[in-house]
Amino acid sequence: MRVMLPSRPEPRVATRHWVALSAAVVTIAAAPFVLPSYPLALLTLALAYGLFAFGLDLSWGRAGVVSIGHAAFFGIGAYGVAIAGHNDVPQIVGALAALIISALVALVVGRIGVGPKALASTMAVITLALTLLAEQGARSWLGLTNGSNGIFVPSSGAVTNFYVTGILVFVIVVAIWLLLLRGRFGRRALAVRLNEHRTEHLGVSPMRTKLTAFVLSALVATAAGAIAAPVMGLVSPGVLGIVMSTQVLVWVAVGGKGTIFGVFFGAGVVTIGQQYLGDAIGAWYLLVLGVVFILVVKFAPTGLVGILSRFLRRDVGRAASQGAVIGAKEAPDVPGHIAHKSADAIRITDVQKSFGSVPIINGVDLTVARGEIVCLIGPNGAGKTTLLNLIAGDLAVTSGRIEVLGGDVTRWAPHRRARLGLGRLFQVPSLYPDLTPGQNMAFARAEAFRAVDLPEELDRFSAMDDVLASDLSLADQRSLELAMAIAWGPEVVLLDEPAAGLSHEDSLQLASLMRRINAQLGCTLLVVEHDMDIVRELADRVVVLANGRVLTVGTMDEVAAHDDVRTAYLGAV
Ligand SMILES: Nc1ncnc2c1ncn2[C@@H]1O[C@H](COP(=O)(O)OP(=O)(O)OP(=O)(O)O)[C@@H](O)[C@H]1O
Repeated sequence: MRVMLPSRPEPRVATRHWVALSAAVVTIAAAPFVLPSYPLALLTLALAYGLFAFGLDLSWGRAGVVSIGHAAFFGIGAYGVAIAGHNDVPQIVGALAALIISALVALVVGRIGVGPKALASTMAVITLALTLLAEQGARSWLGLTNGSNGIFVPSSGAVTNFYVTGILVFVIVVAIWLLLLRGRFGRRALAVRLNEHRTEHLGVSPMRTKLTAFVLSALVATAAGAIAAPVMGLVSPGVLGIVMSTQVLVWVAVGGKGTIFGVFFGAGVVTIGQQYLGDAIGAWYLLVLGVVFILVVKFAPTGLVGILSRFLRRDVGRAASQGAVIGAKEAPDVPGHIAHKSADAIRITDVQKSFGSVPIINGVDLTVARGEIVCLIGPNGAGKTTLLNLIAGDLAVTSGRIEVLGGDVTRWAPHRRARLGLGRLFQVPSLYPDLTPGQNMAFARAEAFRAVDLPEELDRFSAMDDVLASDLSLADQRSLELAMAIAWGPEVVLLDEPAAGLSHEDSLQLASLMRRINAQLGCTLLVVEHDMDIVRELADRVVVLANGRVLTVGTMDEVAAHDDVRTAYLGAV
């Protein structure tokens, strides 16, 4: 099925990039003809460092995956070329071998660092361990690396050759990146960095996106190391180590994460600064570097280029989109949820959930038919939100079975469940707060699998590009979350207290809107709600949950008349 693509013009970031890139290429193409060997070698080294910083930024600046030990990959590239040269093997063979090794290491490290069981800090810790291990390994493996003495890289040609190779690799890498940035990958990396949870519930795997970013980033760092090795002349364990890893973090942070020119600018400014500072204050420059890093992270998290661009750009959404095209240009992925034949949208069988030894959901059986609106009510702490989390995959069941649209999803990750056509709204609206409402909508539509004609009160957000989503009122943020979820084209939507914080009148309007969404778009709705007027207005059936068990199921009047319900819940209303 075709997706209605947003017609809103995208920021013309690519044109600017291409023009600036061409100007830069022309300028540096003239360098070999005007510069003597030494400055040309320095320029090549600066280019390699810039590329190294750019590599780290692919992971950290774009997908939010911080690597504390990226020099390990830079060093693998440098050692690959050095070891090959030392053993009379063509350096290009050493570079290619290094790329393969780096890809494998990055896959393993990345899988652990951003895998399902990873904490936010796991990646930082494991990459720190990697750089420490790599440096120590290079010191100890005398036969291969010549230990702390390092390996002299035999000079295989004039400096001009290194320079031209560096420029070629640089142009290829940046061109590939610009193409990726403006496609599906760039859009998803941005979305994952801005709100991983929301992105997951729009059917995108955060792990796959982050892992791809990390492996690409490792490959670029390796290529940078391979370019740098012949110019450095001596490759020693320091190139893999923690000091080098820290320096590249500073380059990226000072220049500005997520901006191509920022990272090259940062690499240039800090490298040149280091030359002068290093001469003047010796090893103390590392201390200065550390202080600069802390100050930048604390007071200027967008770096120098981020500060500049805030003054230059008036379009509020452009800064956050970082050149990514948020509306899809490519044909959409079409998940297979349309093919499901089950008459049930949701079927839960004997589901139990305990937190530690405390049982919260105690053997729930529940069926929601396709096209139904079911309201889930119950006293505070009954387990309603927990049940929605179990259905959506945010929590794993302790035992039991969950089916969505006929598929057994009990062990599935949230993004796989979403791709069956399962939408999710949260008690606290989950949006891309740094993007405009129009960009939020464009992202949901870019990931959609069917075209949806939204009701006017929801479609108004599509053209709202003069504020950020975070600036909207709570009521509008709730509506925007609903608009995104529906524009995405789900068959089943889980809503957690959608009317919380709304006035009585607004709540009833919301109930009427949800009825229309159900009738006109055929969406099945499972709604957790406390407001009994809304429940009465909305529900085809009401399920009452108390102490993690289904107490009764029926119409609002039936459950209201039920003695146990009156005792457990309604009696208190
Ligand atoms: N991650 C968790 N770890 C430990 N206990 C939890 C966790 N999540 C929920 N609980 C507990 O499970 C119980 C049910 O919580 P839940 O949020 O599902 O209730 P609810 O019916 O949605 O309540 P409310 O109407 O107040 O939102 C509560 O006692 C809560 O403290």
